[in-house]
Parts: sequence; structure tokens; C-alpha cells
Amino acid sequence: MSSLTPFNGTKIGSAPEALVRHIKDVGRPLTIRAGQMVVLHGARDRDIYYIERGSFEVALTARDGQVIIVCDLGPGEIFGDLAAIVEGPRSASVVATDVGKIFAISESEFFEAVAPRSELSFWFMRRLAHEITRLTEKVFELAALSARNRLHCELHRLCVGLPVADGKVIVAKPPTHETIAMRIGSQRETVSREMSKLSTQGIVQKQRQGLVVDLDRLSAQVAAELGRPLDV
Ligand SMILES: Nc1ncnc2c1ncn2[C@@H]1O[C@@H]2COP(=O)(O)O[C@H]2[C@H]1O
Repeated sequence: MSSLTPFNGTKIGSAPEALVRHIKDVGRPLTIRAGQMVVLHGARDRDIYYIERGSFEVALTARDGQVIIVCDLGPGEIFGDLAAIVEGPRSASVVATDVGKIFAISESEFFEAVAPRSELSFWFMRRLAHEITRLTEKVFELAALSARNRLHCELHRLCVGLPVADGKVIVAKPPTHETIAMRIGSQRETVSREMSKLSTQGIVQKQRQGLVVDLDRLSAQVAAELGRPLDV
């Protein structure tokens, strides 16, 4: 899952070694092309997937066609587990944003590995708890913050884990304004307008290396808007 914090030197979302070995032993390798939909919102299939390479978006599409990106997934993470847990339909679509390689495993093969091993069950639980916490923050932002302030929070998240020099961070491959809009439940035009304002204020600067963000100033702004520091 996205927005990860370290756990024993690894990310919470990254599947433990023992589980990865099992998935690779019994799973089916699949080559994925950019734009391929691996999981369809509402479908009744139940396979669970491990990402070896590539990047994926978990997304929902509104009736008017607006796409809401719930989170981004990358190598080491799994997806497609929720339908199996609740024995229901797929909770969202999962679409590749790049070429990739994944392994598919049946729900029974997955849970046969996880259920008897407490360290794997605990990892699974902890990962879900982390996601609930992340979504709680998102719900708060959607209900309590303007699109402008949500953009500031999202920009702040893009900077997490990147090296800071002189209070500044370089986001090498920043998402497009359209993608940011889909993540914060807004419109591309709004994101573009607010990015221009941030640029005028010197908080972001588009440079050859990427987007340079003045993290000190952005953090202070986000903390003022939220009334507390952003817990990413
Ligand atoms: N909020 C979320 N955070 C992370 N992953 C999610 C979220 N919602 C759905 N997914 C993933 O997207 C998958 C869609 O199919 P499933 O419901 O089987 O399982 C889901 C999860 O693996």
C-alpha cells in the first residue's frame, strides 16, 4: 500500500520474504503492459497478486467518468486481497501505469501460507491497520480541507523519504497535474492554478532535475492548515 513507513528496515506494504518465496513458488508469473487493467471494480474473481516489477494505481471511476485514485502500488506489494477477505466483489480497479511483472496466486494458496504463520498474519493485519489510518487521514482531508489545502498535503506526501538539502527536496518524476487531481478528488485546472501560486511564492520550482519543493515552508503551511503536522 502507498504512503509507507519503515518497519524493521522494510516498508509495511512490502510482503515478507517467506510470503514472497511462497507466492513465487506456487504463483503464475504474468507480464503486464502499461494501461492494463488487472483487477476490475465489482468483478467476482479472487486471485491475489504480488508485484515483482512495475507500478499500479488503485482507482474508482464515478458515473461522470471522473477517476479517483485511492493509492499507488509498487514492487514488493500485494493487491487483490480484500475481495478474498470479505468474500465479496473487487473493491476497486487496479491498473498498471507502466510495464511490469506480477505473480497471481489463488486465495486458498495465499491464506494457506499466511494463516498458520503468526509473523505473516501479523504483517497482514498491520498492513491493513496502516491503510485504515491512511484512509482516515484522507477522509478528514476531503471533509475538512479545501482542494488547495489538500494539494499542499499531497505535495508534502510526495516529498516523504526523499533526501532534504537546505530544507529543499527534489521530486524527480512528479505526477502530472491530472494525476494529482485524481488523488485529491479535484480538477486538473484547480491543481494547475494552485501550483502556479506555489511557484510564485517560491515553494515549488520546476527545474531540469524535477520539481524542487521548499519542504520547510510547505510543512509549515500544511501544519497551519491542518492545525497539526501532517502524519504521513
Ligand atoms: N484503500 C486502499 N488501499 C490500498 N489498496 C486498496 C485500497 N482499496 C482497494 N485496494 C486494493 O485494490 C484491490 C481491488 O481488489 P480487491 O478488493 O480484491 O483488493 C483490493 C486491494 O488490494
